[in-house]
Amino acid sequence: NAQGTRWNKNIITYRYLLYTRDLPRSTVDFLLETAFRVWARASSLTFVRMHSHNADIMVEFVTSDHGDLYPFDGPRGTLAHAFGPGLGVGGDTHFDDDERWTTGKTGFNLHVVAAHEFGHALGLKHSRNPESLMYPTYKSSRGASLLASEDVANINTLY
Ligand SMILES: COc1ccc(S(=O)(=O)[C@H](CC(=O)O)C(F)F)cc1
Ligand SMILES: [Zn+2]
Repeated sequence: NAQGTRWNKNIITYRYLLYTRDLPRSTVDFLLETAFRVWARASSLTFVRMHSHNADIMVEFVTSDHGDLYPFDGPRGTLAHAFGPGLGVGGDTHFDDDERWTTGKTGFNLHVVAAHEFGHALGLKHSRNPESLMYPTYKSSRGASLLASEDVANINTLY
């Protein structure tokens, strides 16, 4: 498939295609923007938002079967998924809109989930360290802005 292990560039584009109705658009923009900034601060990567045409990371909120081989599963379970770097679907990040997306501790914290997913979209795999942002299970207590030192090391090993 189109997925490689890393982007062969430091300027990565993204575009929001479909929003959730759980939050105002401006809030979704802020939560996703700050999730990109978590990785930009820890690395040499720069993220540029596009409002048209194709971007490396196409972001959308979708439910159930949504046109790729990985249909979502209704409330809870899988919250989101992201394809690894590459052309076409590579980097694309989908959030399950059957989840309740929030800014806080109830529902699922969009900032935390997005920061994790964008890690995948950049080529990072899961970590066995519960402190890592790339730990496979969601914990509402974690603040995505605090990347574990392991996450910083991993993104800088890759880019
Ligand atoms: C902390 O961020 C996340 C944790 C767990 C998930 S998940 O439960 O949706 C996970 C998908 C993933 O690891 O990206 C599962 F395999 F579906 C998404 C984001
Ligand atoms: Zn993951």
